Amino acid sequence: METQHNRLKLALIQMHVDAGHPDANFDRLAAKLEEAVSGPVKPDLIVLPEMWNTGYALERINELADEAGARTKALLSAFCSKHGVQLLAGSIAEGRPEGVFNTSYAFDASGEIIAEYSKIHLFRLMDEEKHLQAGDKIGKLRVGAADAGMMICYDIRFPELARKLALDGAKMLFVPAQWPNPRLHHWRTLLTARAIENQMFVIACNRCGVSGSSSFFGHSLIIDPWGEIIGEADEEEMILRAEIDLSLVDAVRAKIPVFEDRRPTLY
Ligand SMILES: O=C(O)CCC(=O)C(=O)O
Repeated sequence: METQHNRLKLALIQMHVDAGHPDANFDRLAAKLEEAVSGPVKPDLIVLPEMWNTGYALERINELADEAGARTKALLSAFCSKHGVQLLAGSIAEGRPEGVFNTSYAFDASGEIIAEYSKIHLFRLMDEEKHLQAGDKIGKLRVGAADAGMMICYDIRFPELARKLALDGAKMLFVPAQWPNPRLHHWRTLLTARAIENQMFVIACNRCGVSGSSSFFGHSLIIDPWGEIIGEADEEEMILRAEIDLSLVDAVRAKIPVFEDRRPTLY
């Protein structure tokens, strides 16, 4: 992925997801993607929410999942190369011979897939572990000259994972989510903590709307390495835009040298 001069213009697509209706979700996403690139400021990188193709229709996930991500890859690769835009494609229910995974892809501006990550912590409160397979690798990518990490939703409750990505060099953390009510306080607090403790940008795209008995509050967030919220969506469908300056990561790490002060031999 490419950026200029450490600056990156982001567009997060916070959208409703129709659980169990991939056709409707593909149509909705295609329209939102066009909207994201049609404004006065073209984004460098677009971010999508978690499981945007199927939602949490887990009882039927085997039949609904996108086999090998083929439909997703065709749509998003063509979109990225047509518009010269990078994409952190949220996540989808991805069918593989060994089962269905909750998988994120990153595309560069020519439409090539440059990274993949399948959610490693399955969320038992929503029965994910009964229907999905857990990934077994952490998610890393390059955005221009910077390293970045990928997480998905529940993963943010595991600070060890964010710390590992930061120690491996990540300056940004992408977090697609379907984080429901009533845990807005957890969402905002955990994301802010991951940003402050790791002195990195946290870019978190949640869905909104209602599916069955679950409602989703949106509140997609872009948080800087000092923990300041530089962009926050409301509860409705919207495209959250912000420009970030990655040199802030080095400035914050120099000001409070947490990584140099760690005592890993003691803990
Ligand atoms: O951890 C939470 O409270 C929400 C997690 C979640 O909804 C998910 O991982 O899909």
